[in-house]
Amino acid sequence: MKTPRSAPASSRRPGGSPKPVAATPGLSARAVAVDALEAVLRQGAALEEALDGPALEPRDRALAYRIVATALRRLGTLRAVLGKLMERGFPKSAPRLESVLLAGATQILFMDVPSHAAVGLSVDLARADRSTVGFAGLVNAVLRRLAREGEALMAGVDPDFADTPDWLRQRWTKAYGAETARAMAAMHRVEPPLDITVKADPAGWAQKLSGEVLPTGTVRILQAGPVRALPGFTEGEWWVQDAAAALPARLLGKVDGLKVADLCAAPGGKTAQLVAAGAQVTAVDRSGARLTRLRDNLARLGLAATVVEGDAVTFAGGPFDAVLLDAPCSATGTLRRHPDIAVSKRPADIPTLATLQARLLDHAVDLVKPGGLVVYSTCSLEPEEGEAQVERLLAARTDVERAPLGAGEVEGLDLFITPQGDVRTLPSHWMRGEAERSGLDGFYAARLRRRASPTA
Ligand SMILES: C[S@@+](CC[C@H](N)C(=O)[O-])C[C@H]1O[C@@H](n2cnc3c(N)ncnc32)[C@H](O)[C@@H]1O
Repeated sequence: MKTPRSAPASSRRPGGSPKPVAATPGLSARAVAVDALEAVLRQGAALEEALDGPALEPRDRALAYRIVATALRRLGTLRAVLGKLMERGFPKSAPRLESVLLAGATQILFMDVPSHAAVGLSVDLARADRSTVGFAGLVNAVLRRLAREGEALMAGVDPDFADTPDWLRQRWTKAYGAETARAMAAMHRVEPPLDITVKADPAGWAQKLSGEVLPTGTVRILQAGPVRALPGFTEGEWWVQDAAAALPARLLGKVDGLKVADLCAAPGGKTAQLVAAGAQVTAVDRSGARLTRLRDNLARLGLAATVVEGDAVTFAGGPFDAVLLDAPCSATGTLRRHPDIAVSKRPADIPTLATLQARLLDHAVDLVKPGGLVVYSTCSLEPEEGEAQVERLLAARTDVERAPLGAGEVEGLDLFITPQGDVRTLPSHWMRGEAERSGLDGFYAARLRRRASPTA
């Protein structure tokens, strides 16, 4: 991923008339939000990366995050509505102007920010940058009109279509049907709850954190605020992990005392689950930076694993009692939490990733003992990265078979078991009243067994 090239507006020295943005309360958060939007939309930066750099108070950081995440979730709708107000389109000489307007329109249409404040701060932001200072009047006019006519302008836009890139909507309609594709689009518009995996006592932690225990044991918390400030974080009692991401490791069943390879392990959510369940884990990942996060996470949790930096396609350890391969993928199942993925991913990414996944899966089977289990998972909604990988493997090799999941085998999982005995979750699954407390990431997981003796 590229990192943002532009310095935050708050630190730019455009010279002359632009005024420093930190002078007005609330402006720094908006400036950082606009910079981050620019980085995501024009430089391919990941959202979290884009918000990583600038120093901000936690409250301002949270506000900047909400502006950018909401703008990305509603990007198609926002562009459609702004397009109606900008008959001549966005001036090519000021690409940043679009981000100023997107951030302003997001606050007016989708956030609890008084319109006059959103308009005023957006105009100040336009004035603070050399490339947009000449468009401050336009920003004022467009956003004021939006504040008056926003509802009517949005009425003609179907968000299920507008906010999902065409290529993804078409794929999901083909794979899951039009109705489900619409239901998934609706979930992608909503800020998801915080899901955590606890070492022990989910009910106790749910009570302490004002959350609820989901049927699979994940604790779900609404309106959590900064994660690090929550009870139990510093003490290493739990880690952040979407409810769906917590499922693959559980397909291995009892792992106490087993030697388990966790391939593509960083930042370590599944490694932590396996270690906490008593396995001797070898965690392999090729990214040194992500392994640093894995080591930090394990240290905070007081858990230990053997960590190997290297390519899992050629990793020469083993044999292992069991292998978990949580393969790199398009991550289209995580759009609720990472709305930047709708911007950064391209159709051509799917076959490239599928080729890598096939090589990783073949090698994962080679690393397990005869009779041992392999779990293959991806956080993708694309069948080429899930179901099709397993079908290909089973067609190509006689030394591996599916070990289908049975009903009632893993608590809370029955809803997601496919006719083949795999697991498929969708963002629109698990509707539990309001959308804000519903859903889970889109995941695929299959359990396979290396045969004790290959059959012809
Ligand atoms: C989906 S993430 C893994 C998430 C992790 N299993 C967890 O639960 O926290 C995929 C990981 O695969 C790693 N990766 C990609 N290609 C790899 C390869 N050829 N060998 C090893 N790791 C690889 C990436 O660095 C990334 O950390």
